Amino acid sequence: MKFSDLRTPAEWYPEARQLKRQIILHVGPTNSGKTYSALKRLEQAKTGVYSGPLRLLAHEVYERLNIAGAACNLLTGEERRESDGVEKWACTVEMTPLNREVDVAVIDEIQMIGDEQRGWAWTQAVLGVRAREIHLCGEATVIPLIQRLAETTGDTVTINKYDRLTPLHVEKKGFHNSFSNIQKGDCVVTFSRKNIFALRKKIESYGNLKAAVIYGNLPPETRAEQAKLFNDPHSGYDVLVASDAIGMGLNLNIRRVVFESISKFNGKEIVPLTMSQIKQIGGRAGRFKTQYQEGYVCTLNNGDMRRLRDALATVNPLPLASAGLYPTLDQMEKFAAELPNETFAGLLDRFEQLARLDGDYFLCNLSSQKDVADLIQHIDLSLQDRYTLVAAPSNADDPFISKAMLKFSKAISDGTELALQDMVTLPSGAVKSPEKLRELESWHKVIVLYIWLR
Ligand SMILES: Nc1ncnc2c1ncn2[C@@H]1O[C@H](COP(=O)(O)OP(=O)(O)OP(=O)(O)O)[C@@H](O)[C@H]1O
Ligand SMILES: [Mg+2]
Repeated sequence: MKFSDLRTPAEWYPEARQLKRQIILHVGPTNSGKTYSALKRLEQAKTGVYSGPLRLLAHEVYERLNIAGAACNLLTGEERRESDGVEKWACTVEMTPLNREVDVAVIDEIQMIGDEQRGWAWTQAVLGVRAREIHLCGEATVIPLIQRLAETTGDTVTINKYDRLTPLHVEKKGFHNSFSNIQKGDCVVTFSRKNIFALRKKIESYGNLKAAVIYGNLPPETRAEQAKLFNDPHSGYDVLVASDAIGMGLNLNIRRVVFESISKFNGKEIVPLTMSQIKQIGGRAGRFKTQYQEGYVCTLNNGDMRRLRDALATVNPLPLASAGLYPTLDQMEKFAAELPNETFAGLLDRFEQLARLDGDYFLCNLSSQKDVADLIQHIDLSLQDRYTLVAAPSNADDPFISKAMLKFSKAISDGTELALQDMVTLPSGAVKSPEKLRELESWHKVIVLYIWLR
């Protein structure tokens, strides 16, 4: 089946291939000025795009450019703030505009191009953005891969290497399994969401330190609020309890990162953190130009200190081998024409079996898309609508979200209005139990899904 031949993704973006593009790689450890340097170019350019991994980062750049007088729009799956005549965009990577030519593009956290779930969005942005000058910021592990991709696109590659702007020290010993010597400026990192609130309670029981919390399921606005509280030296929130959601580019005034554990549940089993994850997260301590000009890292359990030391001492983790891919709508339509009786999930399955890739690419994990495809298979929808719904930010395992997804899909099938009010019943009064909090987080995701689909 020729359609699953994914060996030439560079050719999927013919307009970008018309341009002579220059790729500038800004690589180095966390907190080394990579994004800062790339943004300087974006500020000076007349037109441009910043693509980041998190809505929060897109927001941060949107605000930063507007404050610096470089008017900028905001484009995320959930939010569009565009003004006439403004030709700069801060967006989440999935939303990178490929339909317009710009002078400068900045694609941040480029090492995410190898992410099992989302890598395809970075690949799409790198291959498809129509900019003559493209700044990629992230880990040095991407250099060989980007050089190989540039050979297929005909682009030139320049490499700028950066060093950490502030020293990062590994403490002599761990916390001996207790929070008695927790201090102002500490960030305790845990990988189990239910631990977050238990840890906060434990830390606050040691006296007068109050803790802010940041984790992935928290709405970005609440995350930004908690980050502001923690960063404000006069707020009384002296400690932060966070998940690995802090591992990417956020500017937090952390003096010391304390790893509650250095392994995490990957959806199937408990696995040790990779060297790169430990460096990304540990590297959040001691931010240039904040009140902590030196960063410290340690672990709650002394037994983990050895692995922490080894990780931070690793100079060159393994180079990234390949970039993630996801079939385009056009490819799915050709596939469907060849297999008219196949379900959408079945098409994705066949795609995975038949996809022929060369060594520089891999097919991203399509399981969550397949779950949503199965959930809505019985609803009469066009392939294009199915493709959009399956790509929407949702997760079929959450009962609130799957109920909403079915309702929204039915409305799209009937051509009626997407209605939200009769679906979301927000819990009244203070949220006291973890179940109620989870319910509130799910309703937030239903609202995000509604905004994304509108
Ligand atoms: N030359 C500079 N002048 C002033 N501030 C700077 C400079 N370089 C970096 N900074 C500031 O230092 C902090 C870290 O810089 P930046 O965010 O660019 O690092 P990074 O390498 O992208 O880090 P990360 O890997 O965490 O994303 C930021 O607050 C940034 O504004
Ligand atoms: Mg950065």
